[in-house]
Amino acid sequence: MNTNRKKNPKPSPAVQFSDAAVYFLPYLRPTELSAVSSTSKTLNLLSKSITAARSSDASRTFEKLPVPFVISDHHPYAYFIYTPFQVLTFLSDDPPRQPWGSGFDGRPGLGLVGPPAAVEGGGGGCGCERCDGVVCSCSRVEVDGLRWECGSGCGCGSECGRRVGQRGVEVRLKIVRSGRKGWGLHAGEFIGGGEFVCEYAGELLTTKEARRRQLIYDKLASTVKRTSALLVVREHLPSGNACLRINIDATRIGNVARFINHSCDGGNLSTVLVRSSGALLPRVCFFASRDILIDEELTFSYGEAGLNPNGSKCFCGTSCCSGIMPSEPT
Ligand SMILES: C[S@@+](CC[C@H](N)C(=O)[O-])C[C@H]1O[C@@H](n2cnc3c(N)ncnc32)[C@H](O)[C@@H]1O
Repeated sequence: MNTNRKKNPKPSPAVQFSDAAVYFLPYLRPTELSAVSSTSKTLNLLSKSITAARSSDASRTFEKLPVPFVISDHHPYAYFIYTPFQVLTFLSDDPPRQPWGSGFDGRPGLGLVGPPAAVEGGGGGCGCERCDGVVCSCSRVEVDGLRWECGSGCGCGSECGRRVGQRGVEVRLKIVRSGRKGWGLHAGEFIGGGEFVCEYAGELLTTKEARRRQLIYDKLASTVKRTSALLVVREHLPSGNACLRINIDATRIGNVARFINHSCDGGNLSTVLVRSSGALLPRVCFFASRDILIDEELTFSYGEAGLNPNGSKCFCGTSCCSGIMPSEPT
């Protein structure tokens, strides 16, 4: 019997560090990742595989379908924290870290405001297959006062054909880089007119905070050409005397909608405010305003163009382009 069996040698500190790296590298920001990757061959390989994962799905698996970046020149992906829903604002200037490749497990985290909670007991007779002829506690969710969707009580479950606006992105999308507009959201497949495309998700801000950030973004745009994604939507209340201002900033924390560029002709998306009876604020949703062909860029109008003669240049390329991007007066 051989009693001289060799024990497994203890891994060297370098190997131990590389083993641990797989856990912390996915949390690093691009500049940190690139700094770490230059320290050893192993870390370089690991960083490359993380970069490849980041380029292959901007949604970090939060959406049902991956949303790839179509890589061009030196821009493999854009870094931001992904949220499929509106989030309550982070007052800190340093948003939390989020690993790439962490699928959404359905539990609201990061201060998420989930999809609209339907109010129990409302609705009835929604006409869905499994609700027909029975008392339905569907709790309708109103879409812009004209259309409506089924609520969480619908007998068909979340797959109900009348709940598309609550399920996240279900059409194939991709993010393509163009020389003058930066990244843009494109159709990865044919999208029929009227189909739900996505919600505009990001940080919900007070108007005071939105104004503070807008000043910073305007400065960054004119100095270092940094893009921002702060959307301001005004909803005229039924009284006609008041207006609700909704500020959603998707610059640091947002979803695929943060890549939708402006078009002076109104583009191919219409903005619809979806209000659920249980929610304080409506959600801003995009529907295809006409049939959209595969590869076509998805665009909408950011607002009235040309109001600010010092605004940034518009490169929408449409025949009615005013040459200047619409900008929100602060
Ligand atoms: C919501 S982001 C859209 C995504 C952005 N292109 C990016 O690379 O992240 C808005 C920014 O995109 C750029 N942009 C959008 N539409 C544009 C247009 N028609 N012409 C020029 N730049 C545009 C502007 O820098 C604007 O501040």
